[in-house]
Amino acid sequence: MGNMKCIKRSNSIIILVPYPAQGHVTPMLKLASAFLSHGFKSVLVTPDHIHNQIVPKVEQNDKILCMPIPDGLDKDAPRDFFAIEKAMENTMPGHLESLVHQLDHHQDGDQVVCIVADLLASWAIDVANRCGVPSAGFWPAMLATYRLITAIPDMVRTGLISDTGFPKQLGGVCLPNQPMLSSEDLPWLIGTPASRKARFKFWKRTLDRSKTLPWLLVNSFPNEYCTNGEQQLDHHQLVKMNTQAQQPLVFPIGPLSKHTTIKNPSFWEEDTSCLTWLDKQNPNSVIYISFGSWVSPIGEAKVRSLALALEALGKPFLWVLGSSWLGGLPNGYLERVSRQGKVVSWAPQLEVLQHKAVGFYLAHCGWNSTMEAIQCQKPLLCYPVAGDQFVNCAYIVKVWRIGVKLIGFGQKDVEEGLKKVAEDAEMSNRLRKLNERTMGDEANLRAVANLSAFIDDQLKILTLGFSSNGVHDYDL
Ligand SMILES: O=c1ccn([C@@H]2O[C@H](COP(=O)(O)OP(=O)(O)O[C@H]3O[C@H](CO)[C@@H](O)[C@H](O)[C@H]3O)[C@@H](O)[C@H]2O)c(=O)[nH]1
Repeated sequence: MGNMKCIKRSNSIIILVPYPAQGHVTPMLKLASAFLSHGFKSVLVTPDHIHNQIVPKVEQNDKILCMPIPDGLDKDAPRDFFAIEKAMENTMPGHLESLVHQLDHHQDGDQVVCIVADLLASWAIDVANRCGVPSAGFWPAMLATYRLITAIPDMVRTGLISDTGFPKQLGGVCLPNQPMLSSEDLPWLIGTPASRKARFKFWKRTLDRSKTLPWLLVNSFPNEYCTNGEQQLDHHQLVKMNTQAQQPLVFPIGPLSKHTTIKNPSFWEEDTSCLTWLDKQNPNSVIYISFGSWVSPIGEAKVRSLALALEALGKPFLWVLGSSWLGGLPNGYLERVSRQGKVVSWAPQLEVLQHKAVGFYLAHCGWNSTMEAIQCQKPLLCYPVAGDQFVNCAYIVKVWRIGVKLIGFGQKDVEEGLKKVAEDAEMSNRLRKLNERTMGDEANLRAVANLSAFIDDQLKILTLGFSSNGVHDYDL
């Protein structure tokens, strides 16, 4: 806005707009904290109901400014994907625009220099364009999933999917440097045909808007499609790949989950009694089960089946089950398993995964949970449910080989999964190596360098104007 030249970092405001869900707000907050440590002012914008939940946890120990905007939905109305989409397209843009004007030049010399928009909240890119503020995209998951979304036009052109996103051929989807996916695993194929069509439209709109972005910050690490050490593209090949690609320039700055300077801003109260319960269990004995925060209930029959399988196995388990899933438990179940297992509505997940008693993690393969499993070096039993989780699962099982996929929740299925993990003596080694490769000292330095490269490029654009799109030899 106005003349962007010669702005001091301490006067430069970066506005961050996450998609309003836990798995998006948490990494965005960590990114806000990283900008703060580079000398910028960070402002995190979320709808009122999320703002009220996270603000007491954030502002106590951080200088990140959290600002609420209304989403226009009734306080108790269900906030499903489509209700949120409507709010994001119709209500939130006007409020963000006012906020940008309010913050810009509010204090002496302050200027909004960038809006970082979660690509699932791509409406914020339009707001940035209207306000004349540069915008950067934020991709909260694997780069591989973003590449899958950007391959949509090619998939339509080659007849793999229809122009409304439905698979036209049975079998697999194979993209360069990606594991094979089933055509049913595409991220928009969720729910009824009408819902699939609407989600596909959502992704096409996201893609259209992201085409104008100069930069994309990705909450992942370089060389995703690599086992440990094999098939590593060297640095120069990667730089070439990135600079040959059209906009946006990709900066892998993750995984942000490892930034522990800022506590997870849980939307719900964490039940810490599970930690004392874990203290009483044998090392590596407990199965931890959680399906994240943003997955629709998998259905009562599946919950019941898993409940009975766990009971029959007789192994200790800790299960995060929200109220809308509890209905699937058989009558009297909680009393029956009270010595064997513990069920909580929300856990302090990172502390749970760090606990020595936890030996296995049965997960939906949400990206943050996947990274936390790698951070704590716990093997995964994968049960992907929706969206990017199938892509993540393919990497966990086929590329990194740090987990196995469960085909169902029968006793045999779970037993088989546990057996495969136990019999794979090398799995813990692979976990350790992947942990080092993605979160070790070298990886941390590279992530910091990549964020600095983005900042340098962004500042260059601020001082030279929008037309610049320089090529840099930064470390991917
Ligand atoms: O009892 C719990 C359960 C979860 N978590 C935390 O909640 C986050 C969950 O994130 P994630 O694993 O990414 O799952 P979702 O919240 O379901 O995330 C949505 O967003 C992710 C990022 O785009 C996608 O990868 C997922 O598929 C999508 O469901 C993690 O940080 C967990 O530590 C807790 O703190 N306590």
